[in-house]
Amino acid sequence: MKLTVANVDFSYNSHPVLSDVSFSLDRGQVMCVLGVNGAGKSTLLKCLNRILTPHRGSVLVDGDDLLRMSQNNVARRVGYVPQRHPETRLSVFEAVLMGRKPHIRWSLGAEDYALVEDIITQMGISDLAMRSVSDLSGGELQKVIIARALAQSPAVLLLDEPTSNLDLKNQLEVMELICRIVETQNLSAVVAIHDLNIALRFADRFVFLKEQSVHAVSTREDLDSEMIWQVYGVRVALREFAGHTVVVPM
Ligand SMILES: Nc1ncnc2c1ncn2[C@@H]1O[C@H](COP(=O)(O)OP(=O)(O)OP(=O)(O)O)[C@@H](O)[C@H]1O
Repeated sequence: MKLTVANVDFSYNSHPVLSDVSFSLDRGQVMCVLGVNGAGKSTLLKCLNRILTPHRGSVLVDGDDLLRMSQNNVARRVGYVPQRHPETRLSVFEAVLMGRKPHIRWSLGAEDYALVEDIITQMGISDLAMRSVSDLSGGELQKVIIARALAQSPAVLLLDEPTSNLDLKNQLEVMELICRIVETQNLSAVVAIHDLNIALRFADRFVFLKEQSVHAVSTREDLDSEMIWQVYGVRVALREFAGHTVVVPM
């Protein structure tokens, strides 16, 4: 029961961005994708839900290859929270309900409404349900977009920089919510992120991208300062503080 990415290659025209990318992730785990600007983090997430189609390789969810499925079936398996959100005048409830689209044949059923209500409650956004999405703050909007992805009932959740533009309280709140949902719903989450301290605090595993390839895959325990130097070119110290490992640039 897991996400298995094997030998994925992707180029934009003749510009190669991903080469032979492989890693796997169990259900119930959060993986952060790390690397410098332009390393290919967003491109990788888009290859994992077929917004972009890899030129080679496979992306298996619980053994089924996403690259051979219809877009609708991909959307039943993979929820995606992009970096930028399109403008919409929908209410929060309607926007989250849109996440049910891949599962609907003719019309919405009572179970779709019940599931959406449940997700809105879990995400702590019930008070916003009737508000227009266009009037929300960045933190509120991020929770709504995550709720919409969860309404797809996915096995895998992809999040592209979910904490950028959020204040410290919302960064922690959104990451805690993601981890709680991954655990309670037994999903896998792949999170592209720049903030190493947030990554270290919340992720179980890390993929470091460098020069189109996977430079290293590590757990929290075996991540070391040398890896960070090799990927970011910055000397750091890893220190234990208040029960967390923190990265301190030197
Ligand atoms: N639509 C596109 N067409 C052509 N090249 C692209 C396109 N999107 C991204 N690229 C290029 O692909 C490379 C990887 O970009 P990508 O956005 O995946 O990196 P990233 O690691 O997510 O970057 P950042 O951390 O800055 O968000 C970059 O060189 C970028 O310029």
